[in-house]
Amino acid sequence: MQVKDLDQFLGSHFIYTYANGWEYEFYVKNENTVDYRIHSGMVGGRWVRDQKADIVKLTDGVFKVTWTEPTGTDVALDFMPNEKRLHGVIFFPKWVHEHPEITVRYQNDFIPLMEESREKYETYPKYVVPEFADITFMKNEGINNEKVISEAPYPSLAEDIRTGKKSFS
Ligand SMILES: C=Cc1ccc(O)cc1
Repeated sequence: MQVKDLDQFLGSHFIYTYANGWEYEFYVKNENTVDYRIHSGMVGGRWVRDQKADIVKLTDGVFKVTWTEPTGTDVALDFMPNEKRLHGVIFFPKWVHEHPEITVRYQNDFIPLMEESREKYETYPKYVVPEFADITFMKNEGINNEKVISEAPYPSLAEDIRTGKKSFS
């Protein structure tokens, strides 16, 4: 099914691989909230629920999601689900590039640690990562489905979702 309007985009669950090899999983939970898991890359193992974000339709079938995190990382994602593609730009503070392990956890349980770290360590120069990604899984799981992103990433999880071994309805 083609995705044209914002109401069809909300509830979308994606797995995608950036051109640099980093694999991410993303759930558009509702009109201003996203959940995600990072399967591989510089901060592979990190996962986050209930991140507030700005989510808009740019034109038919093209959606922009932007937010700023407790770590000080800023993110801008342009989803083109009908092309199974997206473009992401991640603006990492210097400290996340130098100490990624501090952020590799279930962030929701460690918000004070993120806020302390962003004060303690350096922000600039930022490490900017602009990449296209190929979408390898896409399903609308409905709005506010708390089952979608509800456990830490593990090695077979992305493939288990793609093959249907793991599902969330
Ligand atoms: C830093 C978070 C983040 C989440 C999804 C994505 O595609 C890029 C960055």
